[in-house]
Amino acid sequence: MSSPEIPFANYQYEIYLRGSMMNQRPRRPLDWQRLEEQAAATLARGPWGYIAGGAGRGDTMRANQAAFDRWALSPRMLRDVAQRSTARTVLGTPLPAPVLLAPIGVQTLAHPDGELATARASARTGVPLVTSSASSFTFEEIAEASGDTPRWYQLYWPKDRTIATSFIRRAEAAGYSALVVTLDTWLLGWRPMDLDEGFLPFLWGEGNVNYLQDPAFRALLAAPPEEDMQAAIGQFAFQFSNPAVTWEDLAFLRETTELPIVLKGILRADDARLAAEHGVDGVIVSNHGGRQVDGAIGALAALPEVVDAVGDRLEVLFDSGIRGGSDALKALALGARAVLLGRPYMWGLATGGEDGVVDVVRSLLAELDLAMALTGHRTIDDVDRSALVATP
Ligand SMILES: Cc1cc2nc3c(=O)[nH]c(=O)nc-3n(C[C@H](O)[C@H](O)[C@H](O)COP(=O)(O)O)c2cc1C
Ligand SMILES: CC(C)CC(=O)C(=O)O
Repeated sequence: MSSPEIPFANYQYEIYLRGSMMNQRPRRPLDWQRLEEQAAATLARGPWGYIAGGAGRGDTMRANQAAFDRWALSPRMLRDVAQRSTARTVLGTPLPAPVLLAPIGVQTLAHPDGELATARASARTGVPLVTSSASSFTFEEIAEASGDTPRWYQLYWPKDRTIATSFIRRAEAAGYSALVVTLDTWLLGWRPMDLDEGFLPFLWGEGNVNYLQDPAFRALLAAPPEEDMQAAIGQFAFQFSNPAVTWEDLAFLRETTELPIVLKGILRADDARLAAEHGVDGVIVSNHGGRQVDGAIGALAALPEVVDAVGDRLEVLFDSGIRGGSDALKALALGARAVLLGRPYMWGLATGGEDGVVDVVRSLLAELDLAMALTGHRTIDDVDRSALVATP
């Protein structure tokens, strides 16, 4: 779609032109707060609670927002930003902007086309998606729908290594170019909104398709799922996660694949150093959008110490709380190589399927381009901590 020669910011002129020449308004709010309200009104209580909810009292979710408030952008003037580009190479892959779509499971909760709609939006915008192990379509179907746009694969590391190996091989064969290993969800956080509804969509719902069809998983069953679904789901629930994993186990992943490995859920400098010592290629500073540990550090507050500890050895990415282009720019200024967008693209998916995700992604890219330019930067690589001041 947009190339560096056609700045993403031009999206706003398209919208103004449609409004003034054709009296056409955008299909859904570009104001994300209103979009979120519309998504909440579109979805039933269970799915909405699952997407929106956080752990415990929601303190970590609030801390994520508060951490952005602690930094303000400090714009520079008269720096010729006529020619500019948001492009950046992330883990060896050239991207139109340092932005990816975070792994989100069971997306059919938001829209019947689920991850296929997200993947098509990824194909249309050039912004990669990270496919979750708990996706509601197969890794292969999602890969096909994402076309030529690069894609990454997120592993929820199962107990049985033959299943983990099978998932990795399937991801490699389907053209995923990095392996994201999520570290913060070996156990599900205490999530009152889901508990109040008794709603756990991925175990019994469509989030198990990648297990039920996997040859290594099926080899562990006494009878195929088509004959004994209850036993298959029991085995899936048992296999899904392995809270006993330690740093030493990473050697298995390193030996199993040559894909770059990225650890998701790092919040401390010492863990980041351990990640570097264990031969991974990147980390994602993230607290899972406040869905796991309540009362935890806001993810952005943890970013500088992780960048200072390992930024010269690993690519440090960031998610948890990105709600617009200025948030993305703040994380990039603090040293994130790229950011991952989470819940907001689910609001687009819920309200408009594929087109809804495209609109959310285009508005983020436009706002990031504008934030970069209006603060006096021509490229993302020009952006550093001097773009920020701490707020009193
Ligand atoms: C509904 C939902 C499902 C998620 N599923 C996954 C998942 O399957 N794997 C994973 O690593 N992270 C998952 N996450 C976490 C996201 O990847 C990301 O860390 C989080 O959404 C960032 O917070 P934010 O959305 O508030 O910005 C999920 C998040 C949400 C909201
Ligand atoms: C446990 C998963 C299947 C999904 C997830 O990561 C989440 O709900 O936060």
